[in-house]
Amino acid sequence: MTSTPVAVEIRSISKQFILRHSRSIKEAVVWLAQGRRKDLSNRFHALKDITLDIAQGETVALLGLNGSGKSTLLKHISGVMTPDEGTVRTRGRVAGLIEVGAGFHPDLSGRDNVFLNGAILGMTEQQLKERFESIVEFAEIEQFIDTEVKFYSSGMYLRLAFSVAVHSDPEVFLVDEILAVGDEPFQRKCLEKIGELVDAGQTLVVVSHDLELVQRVCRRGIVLEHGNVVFDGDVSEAVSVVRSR
Ligand SMILES: Nc1ncnc2c1ncn2[C@@H]1O[C@H](COP(=O)(O)OP(=O)(O)OP(=O)(O)O)[C@@H](O)[C@H]1O
Repeated sequence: MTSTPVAVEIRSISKQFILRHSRSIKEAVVWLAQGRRKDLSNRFHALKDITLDIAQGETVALLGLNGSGKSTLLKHISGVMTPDEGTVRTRGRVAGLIEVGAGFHPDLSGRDNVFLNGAILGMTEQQLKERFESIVEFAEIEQFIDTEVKFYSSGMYLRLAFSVAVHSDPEVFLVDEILAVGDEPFQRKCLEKIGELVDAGQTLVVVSHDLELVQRVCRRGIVLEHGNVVFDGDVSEAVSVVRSR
């Protein structure tokens, strides 16, 4: 018997952030007088001891209220953040849309950014040359391809970034809420493209508050609350859990 290979393996990851507070001079003097015993900054756990596997070809939605840790978890899967404890392992090429404009250089043109971003995502120069026209065509920004991207609207950034990412043949595709900045026709086009990737067996991990959309796109739902996984199972049950909070 062969089991489906694991695309993302997350083992006991924790991530803390430091909350800085501005203190009054009086508080600082008391702190010094007490021998600097208490830390003046507060730490809090954005992710607490999370362990999960995502199998190749699975479609997963990360759900939860604002600040529950969804984007932080997605950033750990993409590798832009590393955990304080635990490990994240991914199989194959990971690409996606985490933040609008991430991986783009503002002073370079759209054309140069396709090559820069494509190289970051692991495409060779030859592959980029072959796919360039298709990337620009999908993004529908031919007219602006030689404009510096600092003059792009957020929707134009999204179009180009999404197009480069899907053309990089990722095994694991990550999408944070940012599809929301695309206009309706482009969102529809992105969803169709995501459907094609999924049909081709690619793994999808989505962060979204659009509970109708995630039920259409994903089968599994993971609900986070204060950095903990509180539900992991069928997406419609996960949506009910979120709605009950
Ligand atoms: N780089 C950072 N430095 C400090 N705190 C951070 C950082 N990134 C995230 N946080 C904090 O970690 C917590 C979880 O944030 P995260 O963005 O993962 O939440 P989320 O579930 O995606 O929320 P939302 O639905 O609002 O997008 C929040 O309290 C946030 O302020």
